[in-house]
Amino acid sequence: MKSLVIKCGGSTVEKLPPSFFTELVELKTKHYIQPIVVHGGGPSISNILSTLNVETTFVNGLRKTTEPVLEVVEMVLSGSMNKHLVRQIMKAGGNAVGLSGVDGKLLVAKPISNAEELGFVGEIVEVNAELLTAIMQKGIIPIISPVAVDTNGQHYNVNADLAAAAISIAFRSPLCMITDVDGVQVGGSIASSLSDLEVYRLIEENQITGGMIPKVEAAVQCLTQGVSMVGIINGTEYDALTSFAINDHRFGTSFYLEEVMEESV
Ligand SMILES: Nc1ncnc2c1ncn2[C@@H]1O[C@H](COP(=O)(O)OP(=O)(O)O)[C@@H](O)[C@H]1O
Ligand SMILES: CC(=O)N[C@@H](CCC(=O)OP(=O)(O)O)C(=O)O
Repeated sequence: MKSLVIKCGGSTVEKLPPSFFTELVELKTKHYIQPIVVHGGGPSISNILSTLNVETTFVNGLRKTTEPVLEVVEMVLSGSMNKHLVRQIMKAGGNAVGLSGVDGKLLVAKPISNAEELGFVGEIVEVNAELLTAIMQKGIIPIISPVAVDTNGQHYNVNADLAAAAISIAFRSPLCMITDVDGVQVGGSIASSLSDLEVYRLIEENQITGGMIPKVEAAVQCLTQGVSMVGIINGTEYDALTSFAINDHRFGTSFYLEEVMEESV
């Protein structure tokens, strides 16, 4: 069965309508596409940190993660967010197992290259695809929170878009990022498609900022590593998920690699 990695952003997880989860479950039952769900939870983490009076800052869309911040990240992502999604899938008639990247060494990480600045933020080096395959073979939808572990048992906070990209690359399966906007906005309207080169230019020009940066970076990572289809859609839009899965490109922004034409000498 073909698989599809669906990344649910924290901006929208709790706003997704029941119809979204029905579409998700029907991917499997009607379209024979196996969903693998990865989720974020950025706004909830920030809310709890602010209640606890712990300051939180971001560098290019990634959260600086000290030890107390990591504790809250793990509590929110692997706890309430993860179980919320498990329940929603069950209400829609599907069966789901929630697990974090730490469980079964599902996501093995190393410190990100600028760890002096970001703290316990990780970069995925290995995905336990066998574990996910075993869960899916039982007819169960995996719901994954992006907390990862290294070989010494240290935990890391991983941006959910980048965790989803790593899983998508491991399975060579398309990636659909669900967020609270209709796609990538460029000059007042939503771009229906963007190339890797356009993405880099838009970041330079500050037209793509904040949480949209890891999303477009995840998209380019996937495409350069053999994933054929990556998109960003609004999860509250009826039919957008199904439309992406069956490749009719009616919603959101999709991405492609621009051919670099060699200059003839
Ligand atoms: N060019 C852009 N087009 C659309 N959204 C953008 C753009 N640049 C920055 N953003 C911001 O990125 C946000 C989505 O990222 P984020 O809040 O991290 O979402 P999620 O929690 O779904 O991962 C949008 O709500 C918007 O505020
Ligand atoms: C390193 C890093 O930034 N981790 C993210 C993990 C959650 C996430 O990615 O949530 P969204 O999908 O809502 O953005 C964070 O701490 O917010």
